[in-house]
Amino acid sequence: MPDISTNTGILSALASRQGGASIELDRITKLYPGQTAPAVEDFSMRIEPGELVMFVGPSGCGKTTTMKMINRIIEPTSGSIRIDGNDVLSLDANELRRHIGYVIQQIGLFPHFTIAENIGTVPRLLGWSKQRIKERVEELLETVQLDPGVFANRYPRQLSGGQQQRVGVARALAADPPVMLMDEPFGATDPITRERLQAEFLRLQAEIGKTIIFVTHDFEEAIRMGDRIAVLSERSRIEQFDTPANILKNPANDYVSSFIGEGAALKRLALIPSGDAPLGPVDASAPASTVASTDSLREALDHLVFTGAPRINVTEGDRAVGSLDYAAISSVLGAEAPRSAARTAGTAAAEGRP
Ligand SMILES: Nc1ncnc2c1ncn2[C@@H]1O[C@H](COP(=O)(O)OP(=O)(O)OP(=O)(O)O)[C@@H](O)[C@H]1O
Repeated sequence: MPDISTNTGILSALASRQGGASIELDRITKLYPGQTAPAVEDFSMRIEPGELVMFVGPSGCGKTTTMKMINRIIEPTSGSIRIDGNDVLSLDANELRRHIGYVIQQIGLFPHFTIAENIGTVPRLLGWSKQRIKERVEELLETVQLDPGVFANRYPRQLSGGQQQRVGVARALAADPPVMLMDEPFGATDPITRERLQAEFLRLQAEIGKTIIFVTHDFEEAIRMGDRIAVLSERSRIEQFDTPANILKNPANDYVSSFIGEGAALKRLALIPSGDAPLGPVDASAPASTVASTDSLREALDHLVFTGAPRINVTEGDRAVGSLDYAAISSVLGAEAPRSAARTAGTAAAEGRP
């Protein structure tokens, strides 16, 4: 029988936690009843406070099962899970879930609740006053860029898919949980809405610094969003757990390479700001179009290919601070891709383009 007074202490400590909490999964295994092989086997991982970790892997490899064991929607068969060092398996499961944000693809908004009531669900369960809930709902709607005056009293069916997804995120953040679990949260939206939601969420995460596990099928999404990516195979076996840049640069094995697919070098360029490359002097004859030092080298390369020019100037604010050519981009990557980029430049020159 769990000790309720201890639980309350741990949970209120979690509730008052600013930013994120550490998560430690230690040799967790899940064998579903009636199955001969476990869905997740001997899974161990430590996630630092404020990290956004992506789980990527094929359908059925155990991503969702692994994640749902953290908020105990699924109980592990063996192993231990600690949040900020506290063993979650000793806590009351319902209480625990109120302190872990959860966003899923099919959103799960309550259709007969208004948007405000949906977002206020957990604060109500936690016994917050009406006024505090109202203020929090308005703050969160603004955070996810929905005007409270327009949306608070609408019902879910009166919102677009992307707007509903934003409400899903707002609802998960309502009680300011230190940990968020996100299961393909943007999976059901069209590519443009999805990119917008990803960018908005990254901006938000830069402010709130939650510890997040984010499940996706989409390696591109994993690269764009993750501080670290866990590439998983059958039974949630960790094939590689590292930063996007390191995985792209040094895939651990063929399995990981197959996930990366074609164009690893281009994907790496998308992660590196132009200002990180060795800049040459500002070039007065370069095309008028420029890249900001915070724009990625992928964007700089696109400019070079598009304009056919050998160099592009890099700006900080209104001021040009240097220039980039193919060789500078190559030097950041190492040998392989830049040669083909240089070939593209050579082809452009041979065709008489500027
Ligand atoms: N309740 C259950 N009972 C028995 N087996 C289950 C149950 N839930 C999931 N499984 C099995 O466990 C394995 C892992 O499933 P899980 O949903 O964790 O995978 P996933 O990687 O999240 O897949 P997807 O990307 O398709 O959602 C699968 O083989 C699945 O069929």
